[in-house]
Amino acid sequence: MCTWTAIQDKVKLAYCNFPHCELWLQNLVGAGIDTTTTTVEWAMAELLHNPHMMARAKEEIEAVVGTDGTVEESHLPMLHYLDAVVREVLRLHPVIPLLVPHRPSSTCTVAGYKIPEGTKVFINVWAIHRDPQFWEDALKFEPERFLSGGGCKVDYTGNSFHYLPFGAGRRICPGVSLGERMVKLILASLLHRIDWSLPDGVKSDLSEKFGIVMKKEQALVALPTLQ
Ligand code: HEM
Repeated sequence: MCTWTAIQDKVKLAYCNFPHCELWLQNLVGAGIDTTTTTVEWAMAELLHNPHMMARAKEEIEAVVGTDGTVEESHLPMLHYLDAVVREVLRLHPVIPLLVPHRPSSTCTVAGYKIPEGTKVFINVWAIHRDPQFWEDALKFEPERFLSGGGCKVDYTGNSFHYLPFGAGRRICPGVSLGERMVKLILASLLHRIDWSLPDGVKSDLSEKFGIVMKKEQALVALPTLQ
């Protein structure tokens, strides 16, 4: 029989105690939920702010999924515009703007600066993603830059140092593929056969509230209408 005590015993055998595992699971769930939901909220806010992009994303989803079906994971590789929207949302609104603090395990030199071993280092991904040295019209929300022909060939592996929404290196987000898929699946399901609008008198607002996870200053309120 599988009881908590039996699980605890097995876990102890694996040189790890139960509180450790509980914290580890809490971290995993915590790190996975806020990041994913905040990215979806930013995506909806940007699409409501740019109705022609919302229309293009909806058109693509309807062409791939049809009018009757529901969005499935197997549809995602065919949703190229949606993919570009998500990449652009993660560029302009990276949910963990300073990544998590890192410490070099030995003294190193980066771009001429000596970083002593153990120094706490924050990487300002928010600023890197808006740096005009790397991005044309850096402050403009423009998913097209990530479509083929748009000129931006970046992925989520952390190898393009000007695009690091999931971090890089040994401590890169371990939930990259789950997170990416969840965001696209939720977004496509929200857009499929549902029209969205802002409540009467509410203006589109993209102000940010700085934090470990960077959210919208005002939570997004949007009204759904079934097609
Ligand atoms: C859109 C979704 C997500 C984004 C944008 C995101 C982004 C990030 C970033 C930027 C980091 C810090 C990496 C670094 O400092 O180099 C991180 C760490 C982490 N993420 Fe995610 N994440 C997402 C989804 C998820 C999901 C779904 C999970 C798990 C199910 C997850 C689990 C973690 C964990 C455990 C860490 C800490 C890794 C470590 O310190 O070694 N994330 N994430």
